[in-house]
Amino acid sequence: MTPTRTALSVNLNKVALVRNTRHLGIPSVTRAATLCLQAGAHGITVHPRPDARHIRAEDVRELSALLKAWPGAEFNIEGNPFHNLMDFVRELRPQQCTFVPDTEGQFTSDHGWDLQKDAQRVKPLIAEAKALGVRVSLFMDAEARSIPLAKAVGADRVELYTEPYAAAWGTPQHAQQLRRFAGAAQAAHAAGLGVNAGHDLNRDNLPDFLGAVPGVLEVSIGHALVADALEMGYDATVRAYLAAMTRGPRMADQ
Ligand SMILES: CC(=O)[C@@H](O)[C@H](O)COP(=O)(O)O
Ligand SMILES: NCC(=O)COP(=O)(O)O
Repeated sequence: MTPTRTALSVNLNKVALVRNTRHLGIPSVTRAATLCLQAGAHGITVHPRPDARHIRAEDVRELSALLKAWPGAEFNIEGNPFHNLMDFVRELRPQQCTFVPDTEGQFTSDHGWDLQKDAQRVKPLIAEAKALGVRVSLFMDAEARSIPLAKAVGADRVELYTEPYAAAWGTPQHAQQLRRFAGAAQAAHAAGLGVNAGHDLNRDNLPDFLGAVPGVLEVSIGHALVADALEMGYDATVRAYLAAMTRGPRMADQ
């Protein structure tokens, strides 16, 4: 298989989280986006939760304007389409939206869609987003047999929920998790779906993941990347992640 060039979309939720603890507007989410894009990031992701604990509606609008003026950059808005996501999709028409089945007030995303249950509910919303010219990705657990359902409901891509891999990285379960994610990606490709991945990815666990899981088109990374940026700055951090994404696997053969 020809190696895939994986895009890095930086999730800026945690920049907004710090900003929201004062009324001073710092750190600036749009400034962070600018610095990440200048360093070579391919896009920006946000997950505006209904409780606005971090990204607020105004952030989404400002980032949309910034990204529309940035040649080639991709804006990915994540959220639950039965809560607030579709309002942003209709108003701003980002390049991509990612449907995530979170409850309101959820601590963080921790599972993918159960399409046996939700297929009929998500189908018209996927069709609506696609009619607006917005690519639709569905946040999914890495279960190979569930993945083809994402194609059946009309999605363009799946985003594999990588926390179980991240938690297993460097443990005896590492290789088994890599096989599981590789199988899910293969099932997606066989169904005609593109593959994204995200949640708890970091500089250490990325090379093995991208070395073992075929054809990942995009990773969205926020928490660990912003934590690294507190120490190294955005420019060095984004460059380090881009380098990690092209480094060969270190543990995939174990
Ligand atoms: C879908 C996903 O994995 C991310 O959106 C993640 O949930 C980030 O959200 P928080 O930054 O609110 O944890
Ligand atoms: N879709 C995953 C994402 O945007 C970032 O997740 P995390 O790196 O903050 O865990």
